Amino acid sequence: MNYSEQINIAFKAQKPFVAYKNPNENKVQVIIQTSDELIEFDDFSLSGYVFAPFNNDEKAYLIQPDVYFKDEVQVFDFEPTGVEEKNQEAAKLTHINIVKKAIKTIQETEISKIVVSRKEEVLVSDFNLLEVYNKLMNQYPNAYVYVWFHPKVGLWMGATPETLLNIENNTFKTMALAGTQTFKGDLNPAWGTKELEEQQMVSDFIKEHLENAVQNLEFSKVETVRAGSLLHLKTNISGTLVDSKDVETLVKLLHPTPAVCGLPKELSKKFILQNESYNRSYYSGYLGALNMANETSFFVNLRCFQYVNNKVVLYVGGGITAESNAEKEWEETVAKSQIIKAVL
Ligand SMILES: C=C(O[C@H]1C=CC=C(C(=O)O)[C@@H]1O)C(=O)O
Repeated sequence: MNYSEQINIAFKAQKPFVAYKNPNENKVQVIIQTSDELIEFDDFSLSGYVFAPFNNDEKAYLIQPDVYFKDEVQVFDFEPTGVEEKNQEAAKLTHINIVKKAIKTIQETEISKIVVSRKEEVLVSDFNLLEVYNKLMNQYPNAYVYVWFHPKVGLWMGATPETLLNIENNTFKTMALAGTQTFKGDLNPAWGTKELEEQQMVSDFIKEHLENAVQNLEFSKVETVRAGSLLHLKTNISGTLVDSKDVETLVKLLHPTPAVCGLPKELSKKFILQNESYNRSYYSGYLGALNMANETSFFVNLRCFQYVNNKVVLYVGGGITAESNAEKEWEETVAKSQIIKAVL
Protein backbone atom coordinates (compact mmCIF):
# COMPACT_ATOMS: atom_id res chain seq x y z
CA MET A 1 0.00 0.00 0.00
CA ASN A 2 1.42 3.43 -0.87
CA TYR A 3 1.34 6.52 1.37
CA SER A 4 -1.74 7.97 -0.34
CA GLU A 5 -3.74 4.83 0.40
CA GLN A 6 -2.48 4.62 3.99
CA ILE A 7 -3.27 8.29 4.65
CA ASN A 8 -6.76 7.82 3.20
CA ILE A 9 -7.36 4.91 5.55
CA ALA A 10 -6.04 6.84 8.59
CA PHE A 11 -8.20 9.86 7.69
CA LYS A 12 -11.36 7.77 7.17
CA ALA A 13 -10.71 6.03 10.51
CA GLN A 14 -10.13 9.50 12.08
CA LYS A 15 -6.67 8.56 13.35
CA PRO A 16 -4.12 11.31 14.04
CA PHE A 17 -1.46 11.35 11.34
CA VAL A 18 1.13 13.52 9.67
CA ALA A 19 2.90 13.19 6.32
CA TYR A 20 5.93 15.36 5.61
CA LYS A 21 8.50 15.80 2.89
CA ASN A 22 11.83 17.49 3.47
CA PRO A 23 13.03 20.17 1.06
CA ASN A 24 14.56 18.73 -2.13
CA GLU A 25 13.85 15.11 -1.19
CA ASN A 26 11.56 12.77 -3.06
CA LYS A 27 10.57 10.74 -0.01
CA VAL A 28 7.49 11.36 2.08
CA GLN A 29 7.54 10.25 5.72
CA VAL A 30 4.34 9.25 7.46
CA ILE A 31 3.53 8.96 11.16
CA ILE A 32 0.23 7.50 12.34
CA GLN A 33 -0.97 7.37 15.92
CA THR A 34 -3.19 4.35 16.56
CA SER A 35 -5.33 5.97 19.28
CA ASP A 36 -7.16 9.27 18.95
CA GLU A 37 -5.75 10.57 22.24
CA LEU A 38 -4.89 14.28 22.11
CA ILE A 39 -1.39 14.46 23.58
CA GLU A 40 -0.36 17.86 24.88
CA PHE A 41 3.28 18.52 24.19
CA ASP A 42 5.73 20.00 26.67
CA ASP A 43 8.46 17.37 27.05
CA PHE A 44 11.30 17.78 24.58
CA SER A 45 12.85 14.43 25.54
CA LEU A 46 10.01 12.52 23.81
CA SER A 47 10.00 11.23 20.22
CA GLY A 48 7.22 12.08 17.83
CA TYR A 49 5.81 14.86 15.71
CA VAL A 50 5.35 18.27 17.31
CA PHE A 51 2.71 20.78 16.19
CA ALA A 52 3.04 24.07 18.08
CA PRO A 53 1.13 27.38 17.81
CA PHE A 54 2.48 30.90 17.28
CA ASN A 55 1.49 31.90 20.80
CA ASN A 56 3.24 29.82 23.48
CA ASP A 57 0.25 30.37 25.78
CA GLU A 58 -1.79 28.08 23.53
CA LYS A 59 -1.41 24.30 23.35
CA ALA A 60 1.12 22.33 21.37
CA TYR A 61 0.48 18.69 20.50
CA LEU A 62 2.51 15.57 19.83
CA ILE A 63 1.58 12.79 17.44
CA GLN A 64 3.03 9.53 18.69
CA PRO A 65 4.91 7.48 16.08
CA ASP A 66 3.01 4.18 16.53
CA VAL A 67 3.32 3.65 12.78
CA TYR A 68 6.19 5.21 10.83
CA PHE A 69 7.26 4.65 7.23
CA LYS A 70 8.88 6.35 4.25
CA ASP A 71 7.66 6.17 0.68
CA GLU A 72 8.54 7.68 -2.72
CA VAL A 73 6.56 10.80 -3.56
CA GLN A 74 4.14 10.07 -6.41
CA VAL A 75 4.96 12.30 -9.37
CA PHE A 76 2.10 14.01 -11.16
CA ASP A 77 1.92 16.56 -13.89
CA PHE A 78 -0.47 19.14 -12.56
CA GLU A 79 -1.70 22.24 -14.22
CA PRO A 80 -1.93 24.87 -11.47
CA THR A 81 -5.66 25.49 -11.13
CA GLY A 82 -6.31 28.31 -8.69
CA VAL A 83 -9.53 29.78 -7.43
CA GLU A 84 -11.79 32.54 -8.57
CA GLU A 85 -10.78 35.79 -6.86
CA LYS A 86 -13.52 37.49 -4.87
CA ASN A 87 -13.80 41.14 -4.00
CA GLN A 88 -11.21 41.90 -1.38
CA GLU A 89 -11.73 45.62 -0.80
CA ALA A 90 -12.76 45.27 2.85
CA ALA A 91 -9.90 42.87 3.65
CA LYS A 92 -7.48 45.19 1.88
CA LEU A 93 -8.58 48.19 3.89
CA THR A 94 -8.26 46.29 7.18
CA HIS A 95 -4.79 45.05 6.25
CA ILE A 96 -3.58 48.44 5.08
CA ASN A 97 -4.80 49.98 8.34
CA ILE A 98 -2.91 47.54 10.53
CA VAL A 99 0.23 47.91 8.39
CA LYS A 100 0.01 51.70 8.77
CA LYS A 101 -0.43 51.30 12.52
CA ALA A 102 2.62 49.01 12.62
CA ILE A 103 4.71 51.57 10.69
CA LYS A 104 3.64 54.34 13.07
CA THR A 105 4.43 52.18 16.11
CA ILE A 106 7.87 51.41 14.68
CA GLN A 107 8.51 55.12 14.11
CA GLU A 108 7.44 56.05 17.63
CA THR A 109 8.79 53.20 19.78
CA GLU A 110 11.84 50.98 20.13
CA ILE A 111 10.19 48.32 17.95
CA SER A 112 12.05 47.97 14.62
CA LYS A 113 10.04 45.25 12.90
CA ILE A 114 6.55 43.75 13.18
CA VAL A 115 5.21 40.89 11.07
CA VAL A 116 1.58 41.59 10.32
CA SER A 117 -0.69 38.88 8.96
CA ARG A 118 -4.23 38.09 7.95
CA LYS A 119 -6.35 35.07 7.13
CA GLU A 120 -8.48 34.50 4.09
CA GLU A 121 -11.28 32.02 3.53
CA VAL A 122 -11.75 30.21 0.25
CA LEU A 123 -14.80 28.04 -0.43
CA VAL A 124 -13.91 24.64 -1.85
CA SER A 125 -16.76 22.28 -2.60
CA ASP A 126 -14.79 19.17 -3.58
CA PHE A 127 -11.68 19.19 -1.41
CA ASN A 128 -9.55 16.07 -1.80
CA LEU A 129 -6.79 16.13 0.79
CA LEU A 130 -4.43 13.78 -1.06
CA GLU A 131 -4.86 15.50 -4.37
CA VAL A 132 -4.02 18.86 -2.79
CA TYR A 133 -1.12 17.42 -0.75
CA ASN A 134 0.37 15.69 -3.80
CA LYS A 135 0.00 18.88 -5.83
CA LEU A 136 1.80 20.86 -3.10
CA MET A 137 4.70 18.37 -3.07
CA ASN A 138 4.99 18.37 -6.85
CA GLN A 139 4.61 22.11 -7.19
CA TYR A 140 7.10 23.18 -4.47
CA PRO A 141 10.02 20.70 -4.49
CA ASN A 142 12.29 22.83 -2.29
CA ALA A 143 9.67 23.43 0.42
CA TYR A 144 8.91 21.37 3.51
CA VAL A 145 5.48 20.06 2.59
CA TYR A 146 3.23 18.55 5.22
CA VAL A 147 -0.32 17.50 5.98
CA TRP A 148 -1.23 17.18 9.67
CA PHE A 149 -4.46 15.82 11.06
CA HIS A 150 -5.90 15.22 14.49
CA PRO A 151 -9.64 14.47 14.83
CA LYS A 152 -9.80 16.75 17.90
CA VAL A 153 -7.89 19.66 16.36
CA GLY A 154 -8.39 19.58 12.59
CA LEU A 155 -6.54 19.37 9.31
CA TRP A 156 -3.60 21.60 8.41
CA MET A 157 -1.44 21.63 5.32
CA GLY A 158 1.41 23.73 4.04
CA ALA A 159 4.56 24.17 1.98
CA THR A 160 6.97 26.23 4.03
CA PRO A 161 10.33 27.65 2.95
CA GLU A 162 11.56 28.26 6.51
CA THR A 163 13.57 25.96 8.80
CA LEU A 164 13.30 26.78 12.51
CA LEU A 165 16.12 24.43 13.48
CA ASN A 166 17.72 21.15 12.60
CA ILE A 167 19.76 19.15 15.09
CA GLU A 168 21.56 15.99 14.07
CA ASN A 169 23.90 14.64 16.74
CA ASN A 170 25.77 17.80 17.76
CA THR A 171 25.34 19.72 14.54
CA PHE A 172 22.92 22.62 14.62
CA LYS A 173 21.42 24.43 11.63
CA THR A 174 18.96 27.24 11.18
CA MET A 175 18.31 30.06 8.70
CA ALA A 176 17.51 33.75 8.56
CA LEU A 177 14.78 34.10 5.95
CA ALA A 178 13.04 37.37 5.08
CA GLY A 179 12.38 39.80 2.25
CA THR A 180 10.03 38.97 -0.58
CA GLN A 181 9.67 39.75 -4.27
CA THR A 182 7.87 37.90 -7.05
CA PHE A 183 9.91 35.57 -9.23
CA LYS A 184 10.00 36.91 -12.79
CA GLY A 185 12.49 34.46 -14.33
CA ASP A 186 15.65 35.91 -12.75
CA LEU A 187 17.04 33.96 -9.78
CA ASN A 188 19.47 36.75 -8.97
CA PRO A 189 17.52 39.98 -9.07
CA ALA A 190 18.41 43.24 -7.33
CA TRP A 191 16.95 43.71 -3.85
CA GLY A 192 15.71 46.93 -2.25
CA THR A 193 17.16 48.37 0.96
CA LYS A 194 13.95 47.58 2.88
CA GLU A 195 14.24 43.84 2.11
CA LEU A 196 18.01 43.70 2.75
CA GLU A 197 17.63 45.44 6.10
CA GLU A 198 14.64 43.33 7.05
CA GLN A 199 16.65 40.14 6.44
CA GLN A 200 19.73 41.49 8.21
CA MET A 201 17.60 42.08 11.31
CA VAL A 202 16.68 38.39 11.36
CA SER A 203 20.35 37.35 11.01
CA ASP A 204 21.42 39.73 13.79
CA PHE A 205 18.70 38.45 16.09
CA ILE A 206 19.81 34.84 15.58
CA LYS A 207 23.45 35.76 16.18
CA GLU A 208 22.66 37.65 19.36
CA HIS A 209 20.37 34.95 20.79
CA LEU A 210 22.43 31.90 19.92
CA GLU A 211 25.94 33.13 20.67
CA ASN A 212 25.90 31.61 24.16
CA ALA A 213 24.02 28.44 23.30
CA VAL A 214 25.80 27.36 20.10
CA GLN A 215 29.55 27.08 19.45
CA ASN A 216 31.34 27.91 16.19
CA LEU A 217 28.38 29.81 14.79
CA GLU A 218 28.84 30.30 11.04
CA PHE A 219 26.81 32.50 8.72
CA SER A 220 26.73 31.96 4.95
CA LYS A 221 26.54 34.84 2.48
CA VAL A 222 23.02 36.13 1.91
CA GLU A 223 21.49 34.32 -1.05
CA THR A 224 18.27 34.52 -3.03
CA VAL A 225 16.03 31.47 -2.75
CA ARG A 226 12.89 30.60 -4.65
CA ALA A 227 9.65 29.65 -2.92
CA GLY A 228 7.28 28.85 -5.80
CA SER A 229 6.32 32.13 -7.45
CA LEU A 230 8.25 34.14 -4.82
CA LEU A 231 11.86 34.88 -3.94
CA HIS A 232 13.31 35.45 -0.48
CA LEU A 233 16.66 36.38 1.02
CA LYS A 234 18.30 33.71 3.13
CA THR A 235 21.39 33.20 5.28
CA ASN A 236 22.28 29.63 6.27
CA ILE A 237 23.47 29.40 9.86
CA SER A 238 25.24 26.45 11.45
CA GLY A 239 27.15 25.58 14.61
CA THR A 240 27.97 22.93 17.17
CA LEU A 241 25.99 22.16 20.30
CA VAL A 242 27.56 21.50 23.65
CA ASP A 243 24.55 19.37 24.57
CA SER A 244 22.46 18.02 21.70
CA LYS A 245 19.60 17.41 24.14
CA ASP A 246 19.05 21.11 24.62
CA VAL A 247 16.37 21.43 21.93
CA GLU A 248 13.98 23.17 24.33
CA THR A 249 16.39 26.02 25.11
CA LEU A 250 17.07 26.58 21.42
CA VAL A 251 13.40 26.55 20.46
CA LYS A 252 12.63 29.03 23.22
CA LEU A 253 15.42 31.31 22.03
CA LEU A 254 14.31 31.23 18.41
CA HIS A 255 10.53 30.94 18.36
CA PRO A 256 8.81 33.09 17.22
CA THR A 257 11.60 34.36 14.98
CA PRO A 258 11.61 37.92 13.62
CA ALA A 259 10.59 36.38 10.28
CA VAL A 260 7.11 35.78 11.76
CA CYS A 261 6.94 38.05 14.82
CA GLY A 262 9.30 41.01 14.94
CA LEU A 263 11.93 42.85 16.98
CA PRO A 264 12.19 43.01 19.91
CA LYS A 265 10.31 39.74 20.24
CA GLU A 266 8.04 40.42 23.23
CA LEU A 267 6.97 43.94 22.21
CA SER A 268 6.22 42.97 18.61
CA LYS A 269 4.33 39.89 19.82
CA LYS A 270 2.24 42.13 22.07
CA PHE A 271 1.42 44.38 19.09
CA ILE A 272 0.38 41.34 17.05
CA LEU A 273 -1.82 39.88 19.78
CA GLN A 274 -3.49 43.23 20.40
CA ASN A 275 -3.93 44.38 16.82
CA GLU A 276 -4.39 41.45 14.48
CA SER A 277 -8.13 40.89 14.43
CA TYR A 278 -7.93 37.10 14.42
CA ASN A 279 -6.09 34.25 16.13
CA ARG A 280 -3.06 32.94 14.21
CA SER A 281 -3.48 29.54 15.83
CA TYR A 282 -0.85 27.24 14.23
CA TYR A 283 0.13 29.65 11.44
CA SER A 284 3.66 30.91 12.19
CA GLY A 285 4.02 28.26 14.88
CA TYR A 286 6.46 25.43 14.34
CA LEU A 287 6.17 21.77 13.48
CA GLY A 288 8.33 18.75 12.85
CA ALA A 289 9.86 15.47 13.95
CA LEU A 290 11.41 15.44 17.43
CA ASN A 291 14.15 12.97 18.37
CA MET A 292 13.46 10.62 15.50
CA ALA A 293 16.44 8.70 14.06
CA ASN A 294 18.88 10.90 16.05
CA GLU A 295 17.46 14.01 14.49
CA THR A 296 15.15 16.91 15.31
CA SER A 297 13.89 18.98 12.42
CA PHE A 298 11.48 21.82 13.03
CA PHE A 299 10.04 24.18 10.43
CA VAL A 300 8.08 27.42 10.71
CA ASN A 301 4.44 26.97 9.70
CA LEU A 302 4.17 29.36 6.73
CA ARG A 303 2.31 29.17 3.38
CA CYS A 304 -0.23 27.03 5.17
CA PHE A 305 -3.95 26.56 5.59
CA GLN A 306 -6.53 24.85 7.70
CA TYR A 307 -9.42 22.98 6.10
CA VAL A 308 -12.77 23.35 7.90
CA ASN A 309 -16.28 22.54 6.59
CA ASN A 310 -15.73 23.07 2.86
CA LYS A 311 -13.53 26.07 3.52
CA VAL A 312 -9.81 26.57 3.20
CA VAL A 313 -8.61 29.16 5.70
CA LEU A 314 -5.22 30.36 4.52
CA TYR A 315 -2.76 32.55 6.39
CA VAL A 316 -0.38 35.15 5.01
CA GLY A 317 1.79 37.89 6.45
CA GLY A 318 4.81 40.06 5.87
CA GLY A 319 7.51 41.89 7.76
CA ILE A 320 6.88 45.60 8.35
CA THR A 321 9.73 48.04 8.96
CA ALA A 322 9.94 51.84 8.96
CA GLU A 323 10.54 51.65 5.17
CA SER A 324 7.38 49.68 4.39
CA ASN A 325 4.74 50.81 1.94
CA ALA A 326 1.26 49.68 3.05
CA GLU A 327 -0.12 49.10 -0.48
CA LYS A 328 2.93 46.97 -1.40
CA GLU A 329 2.60 44.98 1.81
CA TRP A 330 -1.00 44.16 0.87
CA GLU A 331 0.16 43.03 -2.60
CA GLU A 332 2.80 40.84 -0.96
CA THR A 333 0.16 38.99 1.07
CA VAL A 334 -1.90 38.55 -2.11
CA ALA A 335 1.15 37.00 -3.84
CA LYS A 336 1.75 34.73 -0.84
CA SER A 337 -1.89 33.59 -0.90
CA GLN A 338 -1.41 32.43 -4.51
CA ILE A 339 1.04 29.75 -3.33
CA ILE A 340 -1.89 27.91 -1.75
CA LYS A 341 -4.62 29.01 -4.17
CA ALA A 342 -2.63 27.57 -7.09
CA VAL A 343 -3.15 24.02 -5.81
CA LEU A 344 -6.83 24.18 -4.75
C1 LIG B 1 5.25 35.75 7.32
C2 LIG B 1 5.43 35.13 6.15
O1 LIG B 1 6.66 35.07 5.52
C3 LIG B 1 7.85 35.39 6.20
C4 LIG B 1 8.92 34.58 5.57
C5 LIG B 1 9.64 35.04 4.49
C6 LIG B 1 9.50 36.37 4.07
C7 LIG B 1 8.76 37.25 4.78
C8 LIG B 1 8.64 38.68 4.35
O2 LIG B 1 9.26 39.06 3.34
O3 LIG B 1 7.89 39.43 4.95
C9 LIG B 1 8.12 36.88 6.08
O4 LIG B 1 8.98 37.30 7.10
C10 LIG B 1 4.32 34.46 5.45
O5 LIG B 1 4.56 33.83 4.42
O6 LIG B 1 3.18 34.51 5.94
